Amino acid sequence: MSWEEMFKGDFAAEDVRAYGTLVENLHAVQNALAAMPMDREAIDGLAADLASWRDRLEPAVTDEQHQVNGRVAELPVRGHAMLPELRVSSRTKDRVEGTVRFGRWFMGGGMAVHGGAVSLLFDEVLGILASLAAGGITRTAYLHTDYRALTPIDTDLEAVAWIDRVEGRKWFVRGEIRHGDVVCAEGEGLFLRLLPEQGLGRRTED
Ligand SMILES: CCCCCCCCCCCC(=O)SCCNC(=O)CCNC(=O)[C@H](O)C(C)(C)COP(=O)(O)OP(=O)(O)OC[C@H]1O[C@@H](n2cnc3c(N)ncnc32)[C@H](O)[C@@H]1OP(=O)(O)O
Repeated sequence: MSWEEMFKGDFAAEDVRAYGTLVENLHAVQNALAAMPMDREAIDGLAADLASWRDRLEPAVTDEQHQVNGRVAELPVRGHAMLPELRVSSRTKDRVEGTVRFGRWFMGGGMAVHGGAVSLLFDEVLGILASLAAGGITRTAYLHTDYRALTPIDTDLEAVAWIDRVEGRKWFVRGEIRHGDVVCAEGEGLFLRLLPEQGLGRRTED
């Protein structure tokens, strides 16, 4: 599989829209679940419903080359249901900008985003820029996050990334997550452009 194929499946426009709706509904369920009170009747009912989802999905499990999740280039974050929905507003080889809104699902405490989810967002936004700048697939070698202020949930945040410097295959990328004038978090990552012998898109070794 080429790296373009890894991140971009060849899906019909109406199927793309349908998958976007599925992910949107899933995220709404996650956010509502994360905010639900103790309610045994609701819990038992939802558990049974989810078991039927599992029974429907598990027999159809396919390999990475044929999965939809994370390969729908037309959707935010390629339709990757695990990721916070970053909406990229501009992207060049020097800079990526976008907005993101973390729902209740991503709350750590105090109505603020879990620190791991902040790092997750940095891996994505810095990683998009590294791949664009390097013109091919990159892997995160390290990712450093400085938490400057609590990152609020349920509000629009700005996410930006820019290239700090390049040394051969090494792309040093920086970024910020901002709420208005407040810098909530700063990220810095090193991304390595993969060598041809490292495989195109083979991200994990068997
Ligand atoms: C358009 C949208 C598309 C879509 C865009 C999608 C965006 C999604 C982004 C998600 C990205 C990920 O999460 S990727 C998944 C998380 N990352 C991983 O699992 C990576 C696991 N690690 C590895 O695979 C490997 O260690 C690599 C590839 C990172 C590096 O291995 P390598 O290629 O063999 O390189 P190696 O020879 O070790 O090192 C090369 C140079 O880098 C330096 N180096 C290597 N690692 C480090 C390190 N941690 N800290 C400092 N320096 C390091 C070495 O000192 C050396 O420097 P010098 O002596 O040359 O100066």
